Amino acid sequence: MKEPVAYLGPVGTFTHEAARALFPGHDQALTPYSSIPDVLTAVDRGECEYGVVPVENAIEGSVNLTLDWLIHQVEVPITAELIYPISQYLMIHPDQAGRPLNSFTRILSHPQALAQTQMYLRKHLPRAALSYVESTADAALRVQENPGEAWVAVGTRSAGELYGLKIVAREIQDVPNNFTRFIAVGKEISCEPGSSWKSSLLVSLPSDFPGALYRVLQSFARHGVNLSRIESRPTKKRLGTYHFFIDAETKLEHPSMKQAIQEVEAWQCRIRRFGSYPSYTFDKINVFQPVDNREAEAYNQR
Ligand SMILES: O=C(O)C(=O)Cc1ccccc1
Repeated sequence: MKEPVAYLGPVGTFTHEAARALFPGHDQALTPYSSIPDVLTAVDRGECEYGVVPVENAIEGSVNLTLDWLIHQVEVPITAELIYPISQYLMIHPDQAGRPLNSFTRILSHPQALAQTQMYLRKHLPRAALSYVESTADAALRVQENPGEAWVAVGTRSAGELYGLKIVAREIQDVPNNFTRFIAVGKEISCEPGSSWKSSLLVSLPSDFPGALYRVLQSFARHGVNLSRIESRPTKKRLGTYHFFIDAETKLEHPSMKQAIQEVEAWQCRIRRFGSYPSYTFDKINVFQPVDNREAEAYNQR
């Protein structure tokens, strides 16, 4: 048995798909947890060697729950990232087939999935209430368990199939290029040759002096370190104070990165290193069989 990989479950989440792509051949070892904090805690406590969680979406931005747990609650290194395409499907219980879409009363999903499909949902299900659950597959499971309710779930095609739901619309995200960045945390994982590398850091300013953040950014710029992301998160100590979560396209052990960090630390900033890791994009988009959409389209046109 391979070492366990914790992921945001149950089976059929986007994170499950990302974990399968990051850990091919580990299907038996993939272990569902019911929330992002549970995944990160399992790795932090050593219950699982690896974990996979979402960290950023192209439409909705950061998954703050992931960032805040990485910053405040656990001490786990980031070991890989995967940029994975997201297609959202609208699913109902088969017992509800035939009911017009605009008469469904409740839409269940993960907050990110509901945000990514808000325009579609406002147009097609204007009277339905939104129900936020821990994951898209959790939503599908709840719809399966409540055949008598006029509920819909938004999530993966695989969840629709696993939980025996009827897919009534596909690709309902509001913009076409919907990608999510997932990270693996925990033990180092073997990487494919030729991968591009990234590093993640948390920079905390000593106090709010004029130009503090400018000094930090200037140090990276001066040493030719390209930053690909900077995200501020509240310190949770005082209103208006922040940690800066920074991704760079240079390894931590590279001399230019070391110099930049040294300079930032000389400004009395605290730096926490989350590690350097390979960055993958998922280009085998059709690895999961494409759904036959004719039925769904016909349904939508009624
Ligand atoms: O709920 C899921 O399926 C997840 O893995 C979280 C998520 C939700 C929406 C887009 C990407 C990841």
